[in-house]
Amino acid sequence: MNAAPLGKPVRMRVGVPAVLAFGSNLGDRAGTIQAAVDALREEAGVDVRAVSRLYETPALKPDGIDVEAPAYLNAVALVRTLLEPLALLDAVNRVEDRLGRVREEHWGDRTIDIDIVDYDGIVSDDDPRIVLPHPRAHERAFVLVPWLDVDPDARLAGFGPVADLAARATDPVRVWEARS
Ligand SMILES: Nc1ncnc2c1ncn2[C@@H]1O[C@H](COP(=O)(O)OP(=O)(O)OP(=O)(O)O)[C@@H](O)[C@H]1O
Ligand SMILES: Nc1nc2c(c(=O)[nH]1)N=C(CO)CN2
Repeated sequence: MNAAPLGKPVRMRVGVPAVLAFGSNLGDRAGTIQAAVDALREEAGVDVRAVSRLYETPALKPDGIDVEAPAYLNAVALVRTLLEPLALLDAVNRVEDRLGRVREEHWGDRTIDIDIVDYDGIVSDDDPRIVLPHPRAHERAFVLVPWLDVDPDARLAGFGPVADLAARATDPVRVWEARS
């Protein structure tokens, strides 16, 4: 018999691996990222398997690092999903909307941003709504370093070992310790 014992959650054993990156630099940054992870756990077809530590990172703007802007907290989650890439994007957009994400300025300050860094190693730029892997993940320490936390052997499709990319990335990241 395959049924799970009564009272035990039924975990999704199929689906494909995907990597999600979270960023927040406004409001209760840690609380918002935690709320986003919790909300993703509620999305049908998304099973959150691992979540990195939180990293504090200066805001990267189109012209470089902006030390005047509020610093970000960043984290990465490994998920398995039954959703196709666009349906997964819809799910993360729903979570962003629920948490009050407003899109204004390009790379502007935000309460929450969730990017699909990798979806089953797919490389695709045919669809304007989703580019895989995320087109800037390979150069962002604020994505690569938290990813290594949860998968030290990770590889980024088309780029190779994440550890090598992280060693080359120049934006500063440091583990964030909640102040009590
Ligand atoms: N891999 C991806 N993950 C998330 N969004 C993506 C991806 N590829 C393309 N997009 C598109 O990017 C849009 C978000 O663009 P936006 O200008 O908000 O980017 P950003 O989050 O500010 O910057 P960045 O993409 O550099 O992190 C989404 O509406 C989505 O359609
Ligand atoms: N440090 C940091 N800078 C950013 C981030 C981010 O998550 N962390 N996200 C951006 C656009 O998504 C733009 N700049």
